[in-house]
Amino acid sequence: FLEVILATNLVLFIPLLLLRIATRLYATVQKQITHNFYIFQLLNLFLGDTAFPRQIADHVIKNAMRGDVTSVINVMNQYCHALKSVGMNVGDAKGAILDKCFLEASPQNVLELGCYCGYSALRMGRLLKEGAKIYTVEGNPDFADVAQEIITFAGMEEKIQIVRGFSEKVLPTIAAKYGVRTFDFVFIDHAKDLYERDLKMLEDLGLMRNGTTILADNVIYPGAPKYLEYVRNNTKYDCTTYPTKLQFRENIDDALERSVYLV
Ligand SMILES: C[S@@+](CC[C@H](N)C(=O)[O-])C[C@H]1O[C@@H](n2cnc3c(N)ncnc32)[C@H](O)[C@@H]1O
Ligand SMILES: [Mg+2]
Repeated sequence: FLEVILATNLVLFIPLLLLRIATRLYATVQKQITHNFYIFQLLNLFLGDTAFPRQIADHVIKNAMRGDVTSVINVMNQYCHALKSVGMNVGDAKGAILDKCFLEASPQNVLELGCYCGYSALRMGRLLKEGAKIYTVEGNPDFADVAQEIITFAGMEEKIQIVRGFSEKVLPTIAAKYGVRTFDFVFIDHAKDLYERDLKMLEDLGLMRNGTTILADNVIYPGAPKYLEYVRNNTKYDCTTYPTKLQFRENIDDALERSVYLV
C-alpha cells in the first residue's frame, strides 16, 4: 500500500518539478532574449507562452460588452486578479498612475513599446483626445493577434494601431510609415534590458520633441537599473518616480519612472 502511495506521489511530483524548473528557466532566459525573434518563437512553441493571452481574449469575448472599452478593461482586471495572474498587463493600480501621467501630457501621438494583450493601450485609448492616435509595438505575432482581437472587440481599432515587429526593426521606419513627426507620450513596457537602448534610439531618430513624456513601467521589478541611471543622471530628462506595487502581486515593490524630455 505504501509503495502505491509513494509511486503515485512520484508520478505527480516529478512532472510538477520539471514544470517549475522549465518555468523558472523560461523566465530567466526570456529576460535575455526577448529581442531575438527566433529563440522567442522556439520557447513559445515548447512552453506555450500564448496560452494565457488566449485565455484572456476568450474570457473578454465571453464576459465583456462588445464596443465598451471600460467593460473590456474591467473584465481583464477581474480575470487577472482572480488568477493571481502571471499576466504582464500593467494592471489597475499601476494603470491609475499611467492614466494620471497620460492625462497630464494630453498627447496627440502616443508610442507604446510592448503591447502584449492590449490592456495598457486600451487604458490610454479610452483617455485619448479627439483625433489622437496610439501606435503600440509588439514583437510576438501571437500576442499581436490576441491584442488585435481584444482591441477590435472593444471598438478601439481606429484609435489604436498595432505595429508588428521588434522595436529595433520597426522604430527606424515608424515615423515615415504612419506619417508621424514626433511622439508626445511614450509608454515603455517591453523587455526591461532594452529600455535604455530603445530610449537612445528614440533620441537618435528624432522621435521625441521638447516636452515629450516618457513613462517606464517595472523600473524596480523586474527592474531596469541601467535605464534609471541613464535618465536620472541626464540634464535632458526631468524625472519623477511613482513607487507602487507589482500588478496583481501586492507584496512586491515596483515603480514607474516619468521622464520629461528637455531639448
Ligand atoms: C510587459 S508586456 C506589455 C504589457 C502591456 N504594456 C500592458 O500593460 O498591457 C511586454 C511585451 O513586450 C513584448 N516585447 C518584448 N521585447 C520586445 C521588443 N524588443 N519589441 C517589441 N515588443 C517586445 C513582449 O512580447 C510582451 O508582449
Ligand atoms: Mg509592465
